[in-house]
Amino acid sequence: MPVAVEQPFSEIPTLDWGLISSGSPVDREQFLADLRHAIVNVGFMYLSHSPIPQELVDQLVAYIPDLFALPQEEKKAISMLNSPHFLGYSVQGAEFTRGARDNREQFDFATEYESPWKAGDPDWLNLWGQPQFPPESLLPGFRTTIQTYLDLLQKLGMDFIRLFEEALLVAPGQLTQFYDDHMQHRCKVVKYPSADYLRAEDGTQGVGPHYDGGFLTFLLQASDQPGLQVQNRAGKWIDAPPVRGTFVVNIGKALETATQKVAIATTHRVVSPPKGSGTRYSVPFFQNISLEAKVGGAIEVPKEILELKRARGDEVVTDSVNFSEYEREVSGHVQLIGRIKRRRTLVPDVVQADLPGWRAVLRECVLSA
Ligand SMILES: O=C(O)CCC(=O)C(=O)O
Ligand SMILES: [Fe+2]
Repeated sequence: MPVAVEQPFSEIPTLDWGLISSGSPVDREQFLADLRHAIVNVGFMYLSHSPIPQELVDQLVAYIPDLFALPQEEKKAISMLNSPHFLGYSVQGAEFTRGARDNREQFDFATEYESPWKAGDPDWLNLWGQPQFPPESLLPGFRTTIQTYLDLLQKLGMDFIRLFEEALLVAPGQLTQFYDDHMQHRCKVVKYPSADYLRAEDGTQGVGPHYDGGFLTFLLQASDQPGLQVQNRAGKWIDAPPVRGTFVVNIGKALETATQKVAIATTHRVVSPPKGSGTRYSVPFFQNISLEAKVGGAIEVPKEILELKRARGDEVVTDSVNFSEYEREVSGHVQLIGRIKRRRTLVPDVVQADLPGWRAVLRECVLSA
């Protein structure tokens, strides 16, 4: 099983989706070999020639400055504070990673979904629900554009997961079993202000070192400003600058757990743009798995693939908090805890607003803090 072992990695590999869309079996094998390397040794990859039309991406990117330029009262009207599903607008500095403030302003959007949650259900069942969008009159066409974008990424994500099954030699359906027929996937639209707009005490953390939680993240770097960095196994930060026409795809903790750590989730962070360098924008899309999925020990990984993991080794230097809850808890529970831990400032509001759900989880978080 040929896998280029370059440890620790010093650059992010690029996968060419053209090798899939060409329909040639030889190209497909090449793609799968590249994918296997990226999965086992890096956990991050650029994807070029994706099936997402560049015009749609450009259309979405063009909306972003106008989205953030909406009057503050319009942004507040769709605040995440109104949402038991953690969807909507968050002011600059509302989230924390490893106890330090993230310097970013953001909107959490998602595909349409009606929450089935009712009193007595587990809190995490309320994690998916109605997204909040700005009124059509203020940003005509934005909602349709982002929903079209989310739908296409949802499809690309599923195609990708099927290719993961092929690359890891597991039977078809072994990874797709973790999806419901009707899912909610989400994205953020993020603004990282440059240091010109930050106070000295804010620091330069755009978002602190972390793992992503779910299966796959598809990140669109929506401006020319660099800042994304990926941590290799030796603890060194490797730059992942924007490359037009590509997505950055990375593996989340749930997929790492489901594959017995053959696929690795890799720590990453964003450093705020330095003074004078302009605002950085990005749109990460987070591919969810079923809230009820339990991924720990659920699939059989063939010996020859486990051998690749053994050759790679398990030693890793990381600045992230390692969350191991996926081994035993359902995905919804793990995600809910992650959400609440990031949202310190939300907690008093939540208690005040008495939003449905999450009381038990809040208590658990406060007790474990
Ligand atoms: O904005 C970026 O480039 C990365 C954001 C990220 O890692 C996240 O939101 O999980
Ligand atoms: Fe991330």
